[in-house]
Amino acid sequence: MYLFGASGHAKVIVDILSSQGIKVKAFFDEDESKKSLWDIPVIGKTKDFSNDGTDCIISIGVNKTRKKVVEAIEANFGRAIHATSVLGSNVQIGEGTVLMPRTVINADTIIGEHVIINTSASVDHDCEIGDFAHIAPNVGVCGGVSVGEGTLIGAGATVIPLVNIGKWCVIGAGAVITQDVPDYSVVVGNPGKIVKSVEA
Ligand SMILES: CC(=O)SCCNC(=O)CCNC(=O)[C@H](O)C(C)(C)COP(=O)(O)OP(=O)(O)OC[C@H]1O[C@@H](n2cnc3c(N)ncnc32)[C@H](O)[C@@H]1OP(=O)(O)O
Repeated sequence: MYLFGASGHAKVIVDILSSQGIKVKAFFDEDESKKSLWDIPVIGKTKDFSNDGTDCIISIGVNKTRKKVVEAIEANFGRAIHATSVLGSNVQIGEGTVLMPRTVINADTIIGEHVIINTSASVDHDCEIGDFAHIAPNVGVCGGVSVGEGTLIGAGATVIPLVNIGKWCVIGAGAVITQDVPDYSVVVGNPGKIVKSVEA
């Protein structure tokens, strides 16, 4: 596997992969001062990558940046799914997506491409999580919820059933989302209120 982004987020992905016997051969990172992460070398920037058939994961936590890198390369994308993740019936997990330890994805839920489901988050039945979204640690997404492309649901937030959250939103840590959220909204609090917009 090659990883793009030799960051803290990448460390968790390396751990997941190595627990499954998958070796990370190298990183690509835009920061020239980074020469390695642990014993894994950084061998260049995104522009230096050429597809040799090795699976890749974009190990960058910022959703917009993850999308930019995906759009900049021609690559085969893998997945990193920790052994403690619980997946229900008919769950779909898109390419490039990572499921951190103790995540739960329940029946008939579709997780898009290059999504992060972070530590101990749960996404319940019949949900749809858009590409490049990030469901942060300890989030609880109830049944029948949709989350748009690129949206961050901050740590410990709760989304009640059947709510639709738009694309490129930021849901603050600990928020409780009780109604639909329009695209590009920043929402905080319980009950969640829109406080500003994310620049498109
Ligand atoms: C493994 C990992 O680490 S995964 C990381 C996952 N990331 C997260 O969970 C982070 C989620 N981000 C947040 O909660 C942020 O605080 C945001 C995006 C909601 C707001 O960030 P910013 O735009 O920088 O706003 P800022 O920090 O200036 O706060 C603006 C106001 O909102 C309040 N506020 C900020 N975050 C929250 C929150 N989560 N809940 C309630 N109020 C909040 C601030 O107290 C401040 O209030 P004031 O104007 O009365 O002083």
